[in-house]
Amino acid sequence: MFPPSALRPSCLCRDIFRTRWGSAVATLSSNHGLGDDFALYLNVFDEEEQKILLAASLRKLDRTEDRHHRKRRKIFEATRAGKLSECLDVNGLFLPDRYYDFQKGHYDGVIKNYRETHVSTWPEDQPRLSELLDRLRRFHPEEPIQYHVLHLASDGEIHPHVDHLGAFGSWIVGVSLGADRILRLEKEISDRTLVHNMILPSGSVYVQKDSIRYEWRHSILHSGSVNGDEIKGGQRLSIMVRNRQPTLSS
Ligand SMILES: O=C(O)CCC(=O)C(=O)O
Ligand SMILES: [Fe+2]
Repeated sequence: MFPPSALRPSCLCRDIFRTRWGSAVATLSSNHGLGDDFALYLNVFDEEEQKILLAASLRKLDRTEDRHHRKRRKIFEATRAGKLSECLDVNGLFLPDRYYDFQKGHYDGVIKNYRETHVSTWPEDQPRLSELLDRLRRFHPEEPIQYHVLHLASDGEIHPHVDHLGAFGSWIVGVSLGADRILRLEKEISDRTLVHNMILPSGSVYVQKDSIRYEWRHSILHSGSVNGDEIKGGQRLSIMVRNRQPTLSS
């Protein structure tokens, strides 16, 4: 059981989330007036845990790149002072942008300056990783899932979209690691657009399902401000968990 005492509740905390989506997994920070189909949980993973998740995700991504980039990174890592494991701050695990082979644009133009990969198996040499993935599982129903790791460059961003309707089911869970970025949810009603902006701090988890997943577009902004807090880009990696679209049986 995830001990509530391990959480550092934000001033927005008001409840413990107890639904079929998980029991007492974390403090519900806010649903931003979006009803039960959206929730953002702060401080689900502490700094040490964020580093474990981020290091494992970066390793999966690094393996997808060509020898040239891998070699350049190895030389840089060998010459930089201190070991990665000694970085105090989770952001210290990212190398400068030029050491990654970020893609300029997604095939449909939605994502800009990013690397991504699907993850079917996680590294097994990090003993705490499975405990953290177990914690993440409490945020969604037990169903066949797919992990997707998405690394945005410092100037990367994701334009408004609805996730692929044919490929994925009715919920999406996202872990944010690294730089704070803004999640924007928007929806057209008659002649106006409803917009919700919120900051996704490192170590937080958000859940969008049903009406929010299908009727609202989501985007990750490069910069902006929310309630006076300025966001100015920076590398961010998300671990996205999705359920597969059930195949239609005849
Ligand atoms: O990184 C995120 O939090 C969202 C990613 C996303 O929207 C996507 O991969 O479709
Ligand atoms: Fe998406």
